[in-house]
Amino acid sequence: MGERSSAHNARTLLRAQELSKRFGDLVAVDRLNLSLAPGECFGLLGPNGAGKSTTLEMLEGILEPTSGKILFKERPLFDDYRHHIGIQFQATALPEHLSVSDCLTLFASLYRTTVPLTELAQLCRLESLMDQQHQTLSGGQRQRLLLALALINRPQLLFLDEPTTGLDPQARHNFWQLIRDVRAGGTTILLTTHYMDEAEQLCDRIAIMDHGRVLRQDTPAALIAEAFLSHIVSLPASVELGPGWPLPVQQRNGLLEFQTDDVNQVLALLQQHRVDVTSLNIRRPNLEDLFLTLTGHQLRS
Ligand SMILES: Nc1ncnc2c1ncn2[C@@H]1O[C@H](COP(=O)(O)OP(=O)(O)OP(=O)(O)O)[C@@H](O)[C@H]1O
Repeated sequence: MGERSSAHNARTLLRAQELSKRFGDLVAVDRLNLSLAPGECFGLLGPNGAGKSTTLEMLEGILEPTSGKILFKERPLFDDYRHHIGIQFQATALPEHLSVSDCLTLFASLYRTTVPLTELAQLCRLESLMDQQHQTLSGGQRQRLLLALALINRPQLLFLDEPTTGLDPQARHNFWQLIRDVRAGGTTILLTTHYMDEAEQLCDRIAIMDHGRVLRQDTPAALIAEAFLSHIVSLPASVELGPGWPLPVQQRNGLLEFQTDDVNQVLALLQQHRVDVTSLNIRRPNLEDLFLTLTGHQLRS
């Protein structure tokens, strides 16, 4: 995806300032600041309980913040806000015995501006399912229907809460393509996810949350470049480096890892020290590495 530094985001569609939410003694969201530029796809990443859904619900105007401000186009949220946004919930209770087409018609009746159903059906690949009862849809088909319902009022800003959780790999990839199509149409997207590959595939910028706080926010590439050297060379932890090994080594997941900007130097040193390189691996650091470094644990617990 295109890389846009936050410095370029002069125009802001949605802004959260020092946003907090307490439930009794628990601080679920702690002085969160973020801003969404028009047209970008922004991802909130974090482990279970990090505060992603609470943040999303406040930004959707569903949950009252304990303190802080939310501005849409630099104005506090107004009564009309729901007409400008679309929300895809993890689960939406739809009345029983409605066809896909009935569901779309029902939701369309709630808004003053709506996308023609044929356009929506085409965008969300629902054309062949319009007469099917919604209870009989597969997981992937159901997600496409929920997305279509969220898009029915042609929102400027779309909220997706863990949109691909529970989908099989093929359905996830299809859904990612759909989200790219929606974004290409100019819709700004804010999504939460547990999946690093989803964030890397879809998001222009991300915020990594833990314990209600944003630890970092920027483009995935900038965050990775800030935290790591360009490559990670790894060997099984069982390999002997011998005395006098000169480079810093990290051990995790059964591997010895060396961060380096100079892979050739590491390879030469390994040869010099007569290290067995049969199972050597060279890769670029990714969001999973970043997450582990920032939070001390892996995203999927
Ligand atoms: N209505 C509520 N009442 C009390 N505590 C709540 C409420 N909603 C959320 N919490 C707590 O706030 C914290 C943040 O929860 P939240 O659902 O926002 O996290 P999350 O990052 O979305 O997690 P997950 O990935 O599991 O959905 C958690 O400790 C949760 O138990």
